[in-house]
Amino acid sequence: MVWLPCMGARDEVEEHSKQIDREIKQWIKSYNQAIKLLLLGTGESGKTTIIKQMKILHVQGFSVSERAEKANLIRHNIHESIHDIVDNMNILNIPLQKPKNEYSREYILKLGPEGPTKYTEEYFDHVRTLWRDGGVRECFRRSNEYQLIDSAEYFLDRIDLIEKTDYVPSDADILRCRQKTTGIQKIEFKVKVPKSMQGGVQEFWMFDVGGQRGERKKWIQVFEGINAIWFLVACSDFDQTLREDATQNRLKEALALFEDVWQSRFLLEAGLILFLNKQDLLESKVAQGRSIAPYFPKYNEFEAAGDEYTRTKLFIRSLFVDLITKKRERRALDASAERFVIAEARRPRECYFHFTTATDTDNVRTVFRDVHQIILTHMLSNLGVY
Ligand SMILES: Nc1nc2c(ncn2[C@@H]2O[C@H](COP(=O)(O)OP(=O)(O)OP(=O)(O)O)[C@@H](O)[C@H]2O)c(=O)[nH]1
Ligand SMILES: [Mg+2]
Repeated sequence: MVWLPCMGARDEVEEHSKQIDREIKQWIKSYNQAIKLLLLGTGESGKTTIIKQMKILHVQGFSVSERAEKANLIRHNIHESIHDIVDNMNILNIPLQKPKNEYSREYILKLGPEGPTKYTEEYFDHVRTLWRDGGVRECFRRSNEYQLIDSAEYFLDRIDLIEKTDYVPSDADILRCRQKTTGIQKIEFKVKVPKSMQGGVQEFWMFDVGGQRGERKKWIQVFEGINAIWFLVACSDFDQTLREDATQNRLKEALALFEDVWQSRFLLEAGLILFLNKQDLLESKVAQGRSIAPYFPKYNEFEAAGDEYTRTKLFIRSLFVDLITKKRERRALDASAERFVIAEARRPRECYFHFTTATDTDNVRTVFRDVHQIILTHMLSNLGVY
């Protein structure tokens, strides 16, 4: 409150009300000015990982209590990983390399998917024994045939560190930690605008939603006023099926969902940026000799220069390009498949593509800079995103 000398009570009231008016105007201005971004994509495509990167890059990172909370989650990720691997050995008919490790396998399976209430030294000894077993590794190599979190190997390779009672997760560990999103979350942050683009500070609101089928009906709640959508695709998923439906290929689900978003009448005004994510995992999968061709036979006719990984990533991009260049079709609302109502676009739209690794902070920093530039250009030239 500003102190004003020689003022009567009435003047003071008037000045106070003007002050409130000014504050409201300022608030409305900043409300309107915030760029609203919405992260979309199927389950495990990397949306929450992008939110974590924004926290690292543009907010103050993770507090001591947040890190302690993540340490528990990471221990649970270790349990989920080893439990799901050894549980699937029977189904895939893979024996343990050392029969004496059966005791450890039973110890883990008895704990169920939830895991122990307390993570003891004895618990970690059993996990370590199993992770060294050749049969367990063989079952891990075939993890595209069942459901296993992407960070299983990363955490199981770090048991010695994670089992310590004073373990504090690093940013890299937190980025790898997996927790399914339910509901809608929002992060607010400010970013400096380059002098060449007006200068000053730009406020962002970024919304994160759950990507599994059951979560998608909630998405519509946040469609209003969105300036740009970041649609994430886990490219390494080409040989995996959905956690919520083992009959559906994950990449095919991502393509169908992208098409729905691209054609949604609620999102016609929003800019669309496609993040072809998990490039690190795609590269290592292809290097292990795994090909996309059995799942997408069109790959055999795809012509592009470069090594197998480059050709695979360009092929995946071409699948999405085909969807946006294909003629718009009017389709009926199919409630069971959680599809959106389709409508004609009022004007030509553009879609930008980026190859990303969401767990790599340097990569996300660069991509964010490019994307910010695109959004600002759109705002300045009034071409739609804003
Ligand atoms: N190696 C690697 N792992 C990634 C990448 N992006 C995400 N992950 C991991 O994949 C897992 C799933 O990522 P999330 O960010 O939780 O996925 P999401 O899209 O939020 O999933 P839902 O909340 O179920 O919709 C996490 O363990 C991440 O660490 C990537 O580019 N490379
Ligand atoms: Mg999430």
